[in-house]
Amino acid sequence: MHPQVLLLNGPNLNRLGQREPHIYGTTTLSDVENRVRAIVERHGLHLVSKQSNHEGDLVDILQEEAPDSVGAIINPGALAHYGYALRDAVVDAAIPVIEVHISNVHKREPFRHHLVLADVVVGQIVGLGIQGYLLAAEFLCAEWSRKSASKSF
Ligand SMILES: O=C1C[C@@](O)(C(=O)O)C[C@@H](O)[C@@H]1O
Repeated sequence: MHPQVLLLNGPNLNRLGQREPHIYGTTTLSDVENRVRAIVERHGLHLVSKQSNHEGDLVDILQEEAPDSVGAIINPGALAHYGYALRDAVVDAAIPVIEVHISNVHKREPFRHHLVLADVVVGQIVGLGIQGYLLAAEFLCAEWSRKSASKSF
């Protein structure tokens, strides 16, 4: 089995494409998954993609999948603003995590400005629409190639 990248989407992201399209666009979650999969497979990696509306499920998935993952792309949905159990799971996972938000949360309601994963992720991509997921995938794959090349010397 090829090494894997984990794509994790939190509450309400199963509704992408239908949900508030003026904010989140019309691309569905399965389109996003297919586009991210194409990127990671081009780099010889495998994609595991999961979505849940429940914080505990996201914690379970991280605990289960992190040991086999070279990195994770996480859009925590609203859990980004208060999900401390998810934050603890990200720390415990000890893999590079990129946090993605489709919308620019800093231009929206004040409760969206606070991001509890901010200091435990490698970086965040906000406000670039679904391209954020693709850029995060490119970054994780490039880092993985760089690290594997330096290990083979
Ligand atoms: O569910 C979401 C989606 C979101 O994470 C985004 O991708 O822009 C931003 C969150 O504030 C919101 O609760």
